[in-house]
Amino acid sequence: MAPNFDDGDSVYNFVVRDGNGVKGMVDLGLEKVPEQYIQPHHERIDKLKASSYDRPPIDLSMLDGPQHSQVVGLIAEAAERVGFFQVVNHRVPIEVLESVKSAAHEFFGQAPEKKAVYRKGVSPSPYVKYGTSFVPEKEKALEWKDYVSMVYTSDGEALEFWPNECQEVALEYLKASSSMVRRILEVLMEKLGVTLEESRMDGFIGLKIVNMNFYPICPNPDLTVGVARHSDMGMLTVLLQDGIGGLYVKMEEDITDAGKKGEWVEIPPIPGALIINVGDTLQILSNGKYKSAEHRVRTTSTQSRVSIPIFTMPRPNEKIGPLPQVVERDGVAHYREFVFEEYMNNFFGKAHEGKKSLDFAQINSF
Ligand SMILES: O=C(O)CCC(=O)C(=O)O
Ligand SMILES: [Fe+2]
Repeated sequence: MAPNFDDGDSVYNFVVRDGNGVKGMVDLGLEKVPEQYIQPHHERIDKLKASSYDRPPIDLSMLDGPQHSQVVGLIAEAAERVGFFQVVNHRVPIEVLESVKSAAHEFFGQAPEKKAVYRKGVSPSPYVKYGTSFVPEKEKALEWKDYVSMVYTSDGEALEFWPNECQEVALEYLKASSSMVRRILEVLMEKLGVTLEESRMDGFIGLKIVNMNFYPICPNPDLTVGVARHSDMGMLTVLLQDGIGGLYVKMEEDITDAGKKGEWVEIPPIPGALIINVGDTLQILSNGKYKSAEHRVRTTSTQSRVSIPIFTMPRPNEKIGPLPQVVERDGVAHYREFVFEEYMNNFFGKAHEGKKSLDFAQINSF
């Protein structure tokens, strides 16, 4: 029996509590979005107003050739000024990218009860969580998104605990992407004038999480968001999006060939490319030189969209703060020291609100 969505509690209970997700609700044949999903005017995304980020993707194979230093320059400049860039020739096989998108469709295409077993608090697996929106219990307006989150500890545990529909390919995607993340971080550290011991680098990206995001068709894309404004909390995020589009990044400053400060610019889907974005932790370690990017996702009324981010971040017990060499050079630390777990708790304790997550660590305003 289709529930009656006339009162707020029934939407929440059906979608969030019982694990039917936004997809379960859409599959009932909605003509308009329930009230809980309607964003205040200033958070809505006007598709017609946004321009597209038209910088070509960075060719990572050129890091090994005579143009090494130009490519290093492009990566560092993008990390400093936008916090987002796309890469090609990243050594993650294109077949893996295609398979991981299909696996996401397969996972979310299952009956609600198959997915709902992985709900928070009931999941049989300590490393898998299925849910909807970001922190529904804290949000004024819910996000039009379902997700499954898989924490990587080891290959063995991934194969034991991750959902069968996607474990193998998600693991392959994670492993191939991890080498790329390390390479890009080495480049960014080099540009920062910092040499990190291998074990330190391991600590900074010791926690890896693969998410599969599913954005069902939405009857009112102008009133909703797929993901509200936020920055990611970790070091670097690798993001695979499909061909639908709808990912927007906010310009931190005026950039002639990209957009003006404060403008929302769409990151266009490029077949075979991966998106890299800077997270709060890298902004903090670099004492503000590299910028975590504020981004958000629009919904669409034509086709459901999937995206598959890999979040790389420090292990929870890792001590984080601006790197000493950088502070010495800058003469001042813009962020305080903390244990990463505290940052995570703060991040997941509030609804998305742009780059407010960084307030937790900030000591001086620029
Ligand atoms: O779906 C996307 O393109 C982005 C998703 C995202 O920002 C996130 O999961 O943190
Ligand atoms: Fe994100």
